[in-house]
Amino acid sequence: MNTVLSVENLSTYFKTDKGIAKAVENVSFSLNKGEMLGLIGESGCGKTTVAQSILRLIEYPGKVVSGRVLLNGRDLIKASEKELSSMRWKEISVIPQSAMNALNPIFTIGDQIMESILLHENVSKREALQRTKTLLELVGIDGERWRSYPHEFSGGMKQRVAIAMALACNPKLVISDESTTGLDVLTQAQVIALIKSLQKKMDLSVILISHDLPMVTAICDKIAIMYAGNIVEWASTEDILKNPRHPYSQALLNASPDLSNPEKEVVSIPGSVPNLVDFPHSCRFHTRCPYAYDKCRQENPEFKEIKKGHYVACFLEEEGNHG
Ligand SMILES: Nc1ncnc2c1ncn2[C@@H]1O[C@H](COP(=O)(O)OP(=O)(O)OP(=O)(O)O)[C@@H](O)[C@H]1O
Repeated sequence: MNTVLSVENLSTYFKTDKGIAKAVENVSFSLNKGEMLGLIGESGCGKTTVAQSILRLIEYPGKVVSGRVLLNGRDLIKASEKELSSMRWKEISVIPQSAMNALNPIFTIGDQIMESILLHENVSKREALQRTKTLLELVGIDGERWRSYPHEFSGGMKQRVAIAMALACNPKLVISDESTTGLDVLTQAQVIALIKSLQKKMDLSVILISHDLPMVTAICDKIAIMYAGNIVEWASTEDILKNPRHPYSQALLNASPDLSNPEKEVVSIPGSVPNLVDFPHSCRFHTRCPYAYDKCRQENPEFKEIKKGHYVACFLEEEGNHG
């Protein structure tokens, strides 16, 4: 397998008035060429912080305090600003949460897509325009609409334009951070289906950040489940669905509706996510875990491979207490 991205022991903290918020702690996962990984978890668990750390977009009061982010073997954490700007768009790009943030209302969408091509590649204006039209067609918009302004498009179409922009310089890795937020359910499904079809067509590696577990299980090859700044389980979608090992993964699956089984009882997870400020060195899920015992309150379990490609951070695995 060809590894495109490898995140190793990444920790990102934020300085706050009340102390240090350990927003991301010791996070590790990797992504192969042509693979789609769903990064999932409750609001505030650190998904966006992981994405921004990978992209080196963390700003004060935040800081990446340790770890490596290897993109095709190059460590982005150590890269210079010059190296980074040559890699952004061409090797790694983002489909943002809201197209409104990506598109400037006073320029045509064609000008904006062309600008990103011209800024990063040595091509003529004519070629950039041709590529812009092809990109628009690729995302299901008539190429001749390159002359339109953002306000002439619906929310779903603007999101398609944002996808076209993210693909403008043929990146190998695309991060989609809740890119369907604010769209109606039908349009969300269309945009997600578009991302999936482009990923297959272009053999892209995609990190899909979401809190929608049924959607992620429907389209991702692998899933990493985050809880309070840690990845607690990372495995193939099949393993996550058939054999979830971490009590939080099990609870999350029980808390999600299953479209293929409408009779399923949906059980919410009792308790709430802990405050990440000066968090003690214990399992972060122990306050909500039905199986927690003394060790879970005193130590944080290591993230370990329990079978090929299936990683879990839970003492129950070590003790062999699991079914
Ligand atoms: N600028 C900041 N200052 C202080 N703490 C921050 C800041 N940004 C993020 N955090 C901390 O990082 C944690 C993770 O936030 P993050 O936005 O990464 O979560 P998320 O899983 O992406 O949430 P959502 O699904 O709501 O977007 C927050 O709970 C908060 O403690």
